[in-house]
Amino acid sequence: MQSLSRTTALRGLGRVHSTAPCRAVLSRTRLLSPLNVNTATASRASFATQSARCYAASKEVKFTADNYPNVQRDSRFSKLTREDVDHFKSILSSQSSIIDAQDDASELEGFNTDWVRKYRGQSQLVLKPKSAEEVSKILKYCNDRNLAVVPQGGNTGLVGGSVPVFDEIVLSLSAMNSIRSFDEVSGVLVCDAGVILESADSYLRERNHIFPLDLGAKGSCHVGGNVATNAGGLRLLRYGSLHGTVLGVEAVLPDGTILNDLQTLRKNNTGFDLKQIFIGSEGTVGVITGISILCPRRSNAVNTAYFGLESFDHVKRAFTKAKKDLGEILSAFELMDGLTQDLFHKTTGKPYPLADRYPFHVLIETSGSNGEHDSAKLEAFLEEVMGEEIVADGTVAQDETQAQTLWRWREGLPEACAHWGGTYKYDVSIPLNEFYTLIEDCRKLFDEAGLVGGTEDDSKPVIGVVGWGHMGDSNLHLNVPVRWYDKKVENLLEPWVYEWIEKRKGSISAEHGLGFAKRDFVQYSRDETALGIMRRVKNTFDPKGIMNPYKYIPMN
Ligand SMILES: O=C(O)CC[C@@H](O)C(=O)O
Ligand SMILES: [Zn+2]
Repeated sequence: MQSLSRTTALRGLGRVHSTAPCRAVLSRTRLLSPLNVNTATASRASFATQSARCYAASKEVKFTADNYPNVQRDSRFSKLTREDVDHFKSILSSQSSIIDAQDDASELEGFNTDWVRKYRGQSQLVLKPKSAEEVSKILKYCNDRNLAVVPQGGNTGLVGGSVPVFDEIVLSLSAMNSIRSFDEVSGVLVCDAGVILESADSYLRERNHIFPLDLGAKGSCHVGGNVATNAGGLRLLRYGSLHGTVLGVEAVLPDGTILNDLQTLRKNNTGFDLKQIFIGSEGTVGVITGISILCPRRSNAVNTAYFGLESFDHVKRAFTKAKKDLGEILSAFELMDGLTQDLFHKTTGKPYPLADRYPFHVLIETSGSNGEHDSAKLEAFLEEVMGEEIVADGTVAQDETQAQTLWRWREGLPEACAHWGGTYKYDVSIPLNEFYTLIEDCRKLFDEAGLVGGTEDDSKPVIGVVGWGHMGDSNLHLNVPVRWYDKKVENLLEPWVYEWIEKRKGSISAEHGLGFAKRDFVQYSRDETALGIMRRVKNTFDPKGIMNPYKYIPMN
């Protein structure tokens, strides 16, 4: 990163021109065969299951059933027997498709533990079916036997939604990882649910398209999990949500019915749009086994810039101007406060991208098809925001490597926060005029309570109160990194955060979903009528309640 152009690079018009933005930030290309794409090792595992295992091994975190104080195991569910395990063995085509606690309990650790190390279940069995038919046989059996199931993708979720609460069987989609088809004319990709997001994106990039979703966990998360949780990510501002880009799903219902709704049409006005029930359903109504998705053409001119700003007011002015001046080529506008950058700096040892550290930093990306046009637009924008002193300092990536380095200062934040032990996470939507006030108010709360020790004082649980997010989508990530999970901290945050959000008519979950963490708070964003309808939908698909129980919405 030493080679990055530094602070003075954008000061004064001449220098802005002399640091014309890079032509293109191209793909992290890798040659992948069209089938079993995950066999090409995903390059990054930002918050991979593997990292969760590492963290769990290196830090002592006290997981017990106390992590789920408000729930009891549902007595309607049967306990797993050896006959059940034998039956699953007879259903599945390969012996490697079963991880049985009787054989090796330690193998189950990564499937039972969530990425933030806050939730841990006690599943005794992981099943890895290879086809929708195998999923169907498993679910039909579980439904008949009243065995509860938690579907799991890459296990990168942040709300405890993809790990068991008690002894639910883990149904992992990791062995379903083939690309089924790609049509270069329409840009429609059809693939298995267990394809890793980065693998899908690399496959598409070789064909001049991209996956319309990008997020820090791309090296581990599965596209099926992305759809099941309606993941948002870094470029929703440009490509829209999965509710718009997903064209169809293949899903298996709890009674074993296979819904083949893998449409590749953009327009199909023939009744209820069934795929929408599964998008964002978090495994509560069935298991998504395949998706079809509309993938945009890859932009051949991508620019990445990183700014320092003195106040949130300056950030708002920069955002308004970026939308106005950059218009349709603006593909990301990401906010990181000063403390986030300090934590990233401290945990990685990397030098700050700018000579000074500012109270706020913003990462802007443009993606377009005409390099000269985009560079000219970005230069004009830079001249104005520097000239009007909206931006205090900044740098523009000159090549793909520099762009990736700048993105690390943004994408590496979940890991930087988890570094000391754990982190309390709140993923919220807030109208932009009060966007950052949540962080300021939360800091006051913690300062008054005397619980903050910073990175040095290890007698106190809290490292600090930090904020970052997809400002372009009004989506803020409030994080309270801690040395240990502590009830005093949690009681200060909840329901305070949710009440704060409700008063501003925001949403208590912008993109991470409800999972276990928010199921008891959903009423702060949805009223009783809406919740009643959701319960009816759930009961229609899953009358025995075996799919991902204890999560999402309270059922009574
Ligand atoms: O860790 C978080 O709080 C947010 C994770 C992810 O949604 C991000 O945008 O970095
Ligand atoms: Zn996010």
